[in-house]
Amino acid sequence: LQLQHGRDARPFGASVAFAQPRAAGVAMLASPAEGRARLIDGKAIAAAVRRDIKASSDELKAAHGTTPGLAVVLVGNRTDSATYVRMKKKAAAEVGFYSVDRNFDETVTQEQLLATVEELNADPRIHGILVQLPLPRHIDEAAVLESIAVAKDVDGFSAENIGRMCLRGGEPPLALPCTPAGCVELLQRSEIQVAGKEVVVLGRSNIVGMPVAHLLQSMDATVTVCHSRTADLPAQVRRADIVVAAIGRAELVKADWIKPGAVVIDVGVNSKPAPEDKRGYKLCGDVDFDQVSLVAGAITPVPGGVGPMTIAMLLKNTLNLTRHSLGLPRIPLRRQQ
Ligand SMILES: Nc1nc(=O)c2c([nH]1)NC[C@@H]1CN(c3ccc(C(=O)N[C@@H](CCC(=O)O)C(=O)O)cc3)C=[N+]21
Repeated sequence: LQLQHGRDARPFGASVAFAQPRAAGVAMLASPAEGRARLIDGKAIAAAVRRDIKASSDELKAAHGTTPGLAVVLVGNRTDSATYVRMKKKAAAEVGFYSVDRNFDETVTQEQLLATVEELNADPRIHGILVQLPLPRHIDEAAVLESIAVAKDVDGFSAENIGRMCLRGGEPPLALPCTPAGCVELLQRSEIQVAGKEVVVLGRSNIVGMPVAHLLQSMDATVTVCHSRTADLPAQVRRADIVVAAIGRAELVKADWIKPGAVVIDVGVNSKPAPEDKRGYKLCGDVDFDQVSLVAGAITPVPGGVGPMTIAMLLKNTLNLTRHSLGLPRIPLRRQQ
């Protein structure tokens, strides 16, 4: 199982962050039936990241008189997008950032959006620009994203930042895509080693699957990317020491797809009917959490897993772009393993 990778492969060894440290992870691998997977608490880890960001931002303000500034562009009235944008603005306010929003009707033209991005590109109070996705179909999403100045590309979606992330050596990207960076930060703060591991990523989207695969590969994982045309998805997932599920299908990943002791990172945000809930639905991930947590070694919940980390990484990117604009070195986007 995971131990065949040798000295480095002790995913749960020596963790100080958890109440019951396990002896080098061996007990867990030897008897997966002993209990449930360790819960990777994204909500708590994100709160710790936000505390670090606030301290670092306060220091920057004191030393340089500069307040990090984030602009959020929202088009249309999708309730999910409105919720995410509200959470992002609240998180920015809580760490003391300046933030502005630009809201547009569904009928906005491409020219109007491009003009708004240009105005924000030129605004010295703004260090990060986020255009909430998805955009309406009549808008050329790629053209709008590429119009954001690379120095303000807080999502790390530009060809230049993605290219730098993929290339070995050379300049690192100014920002990493927030959800992939959040997945990595969760693994690192949970002391889960990545080097040498078999990682299977489900999904190849520009915003999650593709960048998270490259990021984990750059950390010396052996990465397989699966997608809608993959022949035998369960068989691929069964090989994985670490599974990253980002396909957008509610509870698709089942317990018998999971190698005992594997780490499961659930990026999915789906809703499922829940008559007992006052909204009539509840959030669920791409993973069948209740069953998979009986087999996995560690797992992220939905909600309370990757989602809060995505927002924490948005703040981290905003802070780093602010530092970059002042000629300061960035706070490391990820610690060395
Ligand atoms: N330009 C752009 N950048 C993005 O980063 C981006 C985007 N567009 N479009 C949509 C996706 C989705 N996304 C989420 C952020 C936070 C949670 C989150 O915090 N979720 C909470 C639950 C929230 C709830 O209760 O609805 C949780 O998982 O605990 C989820 C999803 C960012 N996205």
